[in-house]
Amino acid sequence: MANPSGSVSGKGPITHVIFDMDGLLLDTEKYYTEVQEIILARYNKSFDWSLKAKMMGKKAIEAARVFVEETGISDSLTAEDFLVEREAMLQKLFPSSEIMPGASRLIRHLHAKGIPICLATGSHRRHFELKTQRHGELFSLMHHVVLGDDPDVKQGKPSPDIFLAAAKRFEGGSVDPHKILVFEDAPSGVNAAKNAGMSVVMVPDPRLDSSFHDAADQVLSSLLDFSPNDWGLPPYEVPAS
Ligand SMILES: O=P(O)(O)OC[C@H](O)CO
Ligand SMILES: [Mg+2]
Repeated sequence: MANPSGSVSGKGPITHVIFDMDGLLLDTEKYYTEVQEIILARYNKSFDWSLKAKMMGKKAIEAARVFVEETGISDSLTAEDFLVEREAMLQKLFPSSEIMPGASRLIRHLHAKGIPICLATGSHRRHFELKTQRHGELFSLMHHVVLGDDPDVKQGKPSPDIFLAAAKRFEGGSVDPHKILVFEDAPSGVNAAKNAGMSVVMVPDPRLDSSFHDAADQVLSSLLDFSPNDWGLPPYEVPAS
């Protein structure tokens, strides 16, 4: 369970790490929010964080169904048409994606220490390429990448599919889930990691209701606050600047 002090008892040792992408490594959730606000305004409705919490982390079509059903606009706009409509706007925004604070330092540290790391994102290939086009060198440090349109990902988060697929693709084959630490920002992602039997550090947006924190093993305000030795991982040699 989450511990407000940030310390983690009885966890680890961790040997492998899986990173979520949107809202965790990249500041891209704001783009989805912006576009969804624009679309809902047309129906005189507003987008709020209780709806955001239900959509974030999911595969595009799964999130789209939640969007049109929860807002009551499904008679006017199908999930498929919603995806078509938001696509042009997202394609303009994604190439500007920025790295979240602390993400580069943590990825580079774990890679330098020989800890196998990978990415597991609900994003499909086309969006992944747009979002990471300015960050290729950093993402190349991932041993592998599992995307939302991967054939092994039958169902999006909170299904464990994506994290189990990611665990299988490390060097030497399937890694014991108990030795894997997942970093996530979304309620669906935290639940997917727990459903896969893994430990999870949540770095939620401050606007997300704190009741969603309870499922995580550790909750941090920023990746800058992560202390690798809490999890039996090699410590940073110099404090964050
Ligand atoms: O948070 P991610 O990286 O799994 O991405 C999921 C969607 O693309 C955005 O919520
Ligand atoms: Mg995310």
